[in-house]
Amino acid sequence: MPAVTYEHIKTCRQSGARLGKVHTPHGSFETPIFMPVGTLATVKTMSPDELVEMNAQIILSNTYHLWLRPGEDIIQEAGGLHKFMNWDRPILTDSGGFQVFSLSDLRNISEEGVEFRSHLSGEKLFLTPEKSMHIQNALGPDIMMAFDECPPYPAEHDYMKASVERTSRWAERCLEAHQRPHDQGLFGIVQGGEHPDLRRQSAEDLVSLDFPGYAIGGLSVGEPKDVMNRVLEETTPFLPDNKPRYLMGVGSADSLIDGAVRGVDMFDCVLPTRIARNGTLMTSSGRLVVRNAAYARDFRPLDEKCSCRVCRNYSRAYIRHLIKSNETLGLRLCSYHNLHFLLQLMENVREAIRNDRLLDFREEFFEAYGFNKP
Ligand SMILES: Nc1nc2c(CCc3ccccc3)c3nc[nH]c3cc2c(=O)[nH]1
Ligand SMILES: [Zn+2]
Repeated sequence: MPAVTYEHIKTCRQSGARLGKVHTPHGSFETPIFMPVGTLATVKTMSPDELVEMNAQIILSNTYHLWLRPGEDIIQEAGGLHKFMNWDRPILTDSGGFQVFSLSDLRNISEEGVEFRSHLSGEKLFLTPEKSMHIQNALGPDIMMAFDECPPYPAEHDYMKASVERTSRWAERCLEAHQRPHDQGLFGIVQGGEHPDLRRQSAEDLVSLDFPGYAIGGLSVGEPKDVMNRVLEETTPFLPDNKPRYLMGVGSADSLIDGAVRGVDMFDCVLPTRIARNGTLMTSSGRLVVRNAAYARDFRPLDEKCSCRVCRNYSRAYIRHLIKSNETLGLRLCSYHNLHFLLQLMENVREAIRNDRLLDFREEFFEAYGFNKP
């Protein structure tokens, strides 16, 4: 029995969206789903109890960061990431390649792997497909990602073709080096930038290796939203219907809906906790910057349509005061609400798929939130 399996429940008659379930050793989660990011083995300012309370069903963490600090050996001695951070639901970890490119300077990429300087100590390090697998096997997440190169956007066709072919060879090396296939599902990551022929080649290479799930990488790296949507339309047809599809690093509310419409099942992004840190909130009528003076005497909840614990108990005026005073509770309340907002959005997306009306829901949500329609 593979460690990770996908159960397709239905496809929305109004769009290409799928309703499904992913089964893992630490439990199942419904799809389409938003996965909170916990880079350093914590979803910033949230406790596991609060994540359970808002119905977070799976969280993400980062191989690159945990390798550098505290080190995968310490986490392995703790009994793995679940025990270390007291989270007993599914965990997914990224493979580290992307973080090397986004966090450290001095990096040399070769067939063997990537040489770079630690963004913490400055020491020279070397990350390879085998090393990434070793670290992820030690951390023990339910879903691991293959070691890939996410080229900068935009990238010339020639560079991208060579990069895709290397990423496919790295994916094969990851499968070879994977020590725990019975309890950790390894996902391949499709690359290819905005070149349809390369997206198809990357997808076909990876599908021939028969991974339990596939991520669509190389997006949410600065490309316009219409480019992302076109790349999704040019990639998903080459992925199997009976495996989960994970769009990495996405995203904002409109991108989550547009990704689901195009058959994506799993999403992640750091946005909810990142913008919460400066008091920016996602609400059903658009973004709200609670530190604005306009809210000094506004005793309404952040979002009158939100059922979360923060909106049921605190006012804009109070949260503005906390943020202005740099009080930690301010960060916590804003993070809680933003995470709940995206988790609730995906519950509403799943409900719309159940009722075959995701495009209607998209229309209503975009109208209320103030997104442009096309
Ligand atoms: N391995 C990989 N990761 C990506 C991430 C990080 C997602 C992530 C996973 C787990 C924890 C944190 C972040 C991207 N974020 C935005 N765009 C992204 C593209 C890629 C990509 O092409 N490959
Ligand atoms: Zn709320």
